[in-house]
Amino acid sequence: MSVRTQSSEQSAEAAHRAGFACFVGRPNAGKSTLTNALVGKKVAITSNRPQTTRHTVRGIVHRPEAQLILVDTPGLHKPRTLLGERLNDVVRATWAEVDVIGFCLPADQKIGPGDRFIAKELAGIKRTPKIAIVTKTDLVDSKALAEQLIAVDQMARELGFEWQEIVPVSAVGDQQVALLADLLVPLLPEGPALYPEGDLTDEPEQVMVAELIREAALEGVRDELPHSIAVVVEEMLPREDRPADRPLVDIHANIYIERPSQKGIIIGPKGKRLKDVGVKSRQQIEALLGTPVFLDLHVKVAKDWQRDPKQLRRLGF
Ligand SMILES: Nc1nc2c(ncn2[C@@H]2O[C@H](COP(=O)(O)OP(=O)(O)OP(=O)(O)O)[C@@H](O)[C@H]2O)c(=O)[nH]1
Repeated sequence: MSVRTQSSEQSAEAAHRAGFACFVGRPNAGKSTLTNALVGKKVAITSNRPQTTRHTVRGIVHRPEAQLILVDTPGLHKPRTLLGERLNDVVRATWAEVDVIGFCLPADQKIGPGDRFIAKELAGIKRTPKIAIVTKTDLVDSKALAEQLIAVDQMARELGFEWQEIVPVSAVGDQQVALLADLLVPLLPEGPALYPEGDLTDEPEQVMVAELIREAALEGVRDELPHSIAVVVEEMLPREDRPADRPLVDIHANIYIERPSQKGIIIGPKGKRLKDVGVKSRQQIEALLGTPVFLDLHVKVAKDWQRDPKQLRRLGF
């Protein structure tokens, strides 16, 4: 008996899982809200790109037994041109790379041609497990929900595949969100955590560092630059192999501006302004963190940030 208990404990330890999931679905299906609900307050939502994939990490769910990394993949479109078809090839390739796909369908809307188009594409992704997530269940009564669950099941059958699970959730009402995570985790491959917990969960510190850089970057050019200059700390890690009494923190941050013409303002003649921004904010960051800092700043044009109100909100606008 005790041997069995011990061995089952050991296997529980060995079976740590880590991997990537992506939510797909039509616009407004509730993908972002669900991501936020799953990730909760524990973790930063980031724009970091892991080197292993081409996806943008939206959030990471840390659990003692697993690390679930939620990534964005590009949207799938009805191809009208050769280019459109090639882009869809890219989407399919990225779908095939993740460990599990969650297809979000709102409970309060009948399945439409757009949903069927995505489902048909999913049918062609044979190896990746697919979960159907019926979102916004708080908006419908139980009869309508039951009908939607049946319709979702039926749609897959007609296309020749089966959902690994069909999960009704309400991200807003916090119904079954934890259950969804419970169902996603076993579909991830066994393996150690891919991200150290501290890296991405330490949002307040990273946000404050970003804010100090933004302040320094805006100093003296407030009138020339609109509000929409954003700073994102991409990475903040203690440098390895440093003596305990001489730590150093490496910080890589991007300063985003709206237009290419603003680049010159931030960088200044021969890069002098950017250098000043670095020196000035580094001093303040060192005071905040209490350790010496190596600060690596890059200036990037951020057309996409601007067009995406959600991203901008995330950056504090
Ligand atoms: N009542 C209710 N509303 C929800 C729920 N989840 C999302 N919504 C709302 O549905 C709308 C769309 O949600 P998003 O999470 O932005 O949807 P999305 O799929 O990420 O949308 P895109 O970014 O356009 O692809 C928002 O107004 C949300 O507040 C839910 O569980 N219940």
